[in-house]
Amino acid sequence: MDSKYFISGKSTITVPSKRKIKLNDLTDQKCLYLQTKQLSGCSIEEERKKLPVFNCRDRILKELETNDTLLIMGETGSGKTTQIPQFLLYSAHARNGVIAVTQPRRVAAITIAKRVAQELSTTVGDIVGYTVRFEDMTSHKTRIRFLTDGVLLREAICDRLLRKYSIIMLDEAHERTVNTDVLLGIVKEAQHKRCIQKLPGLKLIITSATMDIDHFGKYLNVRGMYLEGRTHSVRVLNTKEHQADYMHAVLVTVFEVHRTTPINHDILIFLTGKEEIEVLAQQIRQLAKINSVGSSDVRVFTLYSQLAQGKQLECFLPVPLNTRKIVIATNIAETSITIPGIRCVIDCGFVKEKSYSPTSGLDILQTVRISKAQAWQRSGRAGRDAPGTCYRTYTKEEMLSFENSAEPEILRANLTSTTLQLLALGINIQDFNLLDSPNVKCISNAYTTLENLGAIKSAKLPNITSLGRLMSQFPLDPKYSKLLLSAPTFGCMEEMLSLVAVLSTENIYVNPPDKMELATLAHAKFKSKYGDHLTLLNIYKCFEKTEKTKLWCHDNFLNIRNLIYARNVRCQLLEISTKLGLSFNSCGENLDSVRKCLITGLFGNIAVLQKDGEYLTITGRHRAKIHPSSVLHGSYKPKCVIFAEMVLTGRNFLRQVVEINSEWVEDVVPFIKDLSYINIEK
Ligand SMILES: Nc1ncnc2c1ncn2[C@@H]1O[C@H](COP(=O)(O)OP(=O)(O)OP(=O)(O)O)[C@@H](O)[C@H]1O
Repeated sequence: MDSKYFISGKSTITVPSKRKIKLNDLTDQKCLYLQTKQLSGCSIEEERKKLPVFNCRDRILKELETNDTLLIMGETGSGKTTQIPQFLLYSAHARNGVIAVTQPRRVAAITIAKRVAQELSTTVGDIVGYTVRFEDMTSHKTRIRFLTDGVLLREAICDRLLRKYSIIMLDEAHERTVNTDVLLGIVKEAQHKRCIQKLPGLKLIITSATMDIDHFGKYLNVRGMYLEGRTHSVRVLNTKEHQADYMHAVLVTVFEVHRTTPINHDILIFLTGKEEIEVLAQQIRQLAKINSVGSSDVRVFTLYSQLAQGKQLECFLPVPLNTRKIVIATNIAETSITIPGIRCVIDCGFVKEKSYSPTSGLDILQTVRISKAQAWQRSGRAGRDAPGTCYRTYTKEEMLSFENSAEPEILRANLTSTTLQLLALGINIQDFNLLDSPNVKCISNAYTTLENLGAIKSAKLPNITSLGRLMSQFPLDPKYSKLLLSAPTFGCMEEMLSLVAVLSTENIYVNPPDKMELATLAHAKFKSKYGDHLTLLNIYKCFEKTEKTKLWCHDNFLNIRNLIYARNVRCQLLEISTKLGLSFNSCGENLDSVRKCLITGLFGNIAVLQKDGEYLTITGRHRAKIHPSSVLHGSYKPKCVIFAEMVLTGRNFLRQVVEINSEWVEDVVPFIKDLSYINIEK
């Protein structure tokens, strides 16, 4: 494709080899919100007082005196997440314990904690702190603790009554993550038990801008409370016509906005995933050089879950004057967070959603339309600190066919991990009163997997075993906890700790597009002929032996931040393993033990080579190829492999693959009865 994109004429951007999109294809539709005063230029204290929620302080505190549970609905950006915990801080309700505020995503928990600490003129870790998986920024002084819903659920395993807390606020309840849904039931039960046992009370507050308040109200047996007041106006524009290529439509819109709006109006773009985001970031950077507007500059940031945490937080920092910040994100930026400076949102209208297929037993990642609630949340990001505009690259008519809200995760997720956590709490998921009951087949699949992992005695009589209890102590998927618990028997605990830590980390490879060959050459030094897992282990071992890690990572095209993160995760896993009394041993150079041990947890992810060169998976009997990013991609095709994940797109690919001997499978996991087809190629 011709790389010379350019701006031509007054209202048209032409992208050679593609059709033209005119600016007036984007027609002004209607205002979503009433416009109020602009807040910029005020001190933080003045800004806080102007937030709509500020006027509702007394009402909220009064309601809490007579009710143990509050269901609060208020506009996005009205101040629910940042202000309500501060109202509670010095109230009588908070005297007996910490205030917990859950978020579905770690980036939200971290950035909101920073903002609230700033508003209270303190530092994170003092009165205000956060806890996300593998990172705790709290102290004995912490009174308001932002944490992911997963972390709070894990804490409930140690203390089902959540005695540490006086108030629990479950924020962004409309997202309906499995963890928040389960927590609703757990906190309700804790309230009840604390009351019976005459322990200090526990208040529960559920907040959202777009939840189905009737459904929640019925389940909790409370009435909803609406917080009136709106923040800044957001002008919403839809395309006049259907856009077959939304990436193109987004690109055109970016440059039109860049050309026509003041340079301090930053842009937030919603796309579906890492690949799309990186492609668009590259295109914008290249085009910005050619199409510079006056002496202005653009800075492009990306924000998606696989990005290292430090990188994720970069877009929250201010950029120099005369520079426009452009953030390209997945739905990770859809709720809760405020990226300072954003005045324009461009929404592609799609999201990548993970769902579990109960028939095939596999997780599938697919791109689907967002819901109306998600579209509202996305547009809301444009009006956080001033009035803004949201460009939707889909028509108003198209939006009519969107669902009102996304399907609750509990109805489409793999429930193995949640089922085990609940069993550790003494709860059988089948008998637990949830907001929506999960699919029966998903539950029975979860039980079968847990039985095969040795976490429960039988899928028919799901009693947790002592191994299952140990598994629930690790903040990991049960498959990976099992690897750590089996490793001492295989004599490879040191190696498995390192491997599980690296697998819990985002990509450690750096592959700059302009230095691809050099990077491939550097990575080849660590290659294990058996596959990706042992290659990762080689890298981690060398990293630990190296003194000048920064230089070494640079020379070897490896991501130092992610490797340091892996080291930190390893320390924490080691700490838990020590507490559980696991023995530490190393297999040295005999890495066959590591490969054998992998079968104990990942037996569901075995695939066998077929005559035509493709692989057949043991679970779901899918045909797939080895992903090009694997070190096993190429001419040599092992007969039997274990993979970390299967990506189901147009073509199926196995990611992170390692060779195993088919004979080992019967020894290690004899309960897998139907192994006949493993020997097809013999
Ligand atoms: N990190 C931040 N930097 C600057 N301003 C912020 C930050 N976080 C919040 N704010 C300001 O506080 C306002 C209220 O944010 P808050 O997250 O409390 O709203 P909310 O009602 O919880 O929104 P949502 O429903 O979208 O989560 C924002 O609109 C913004 O003006």
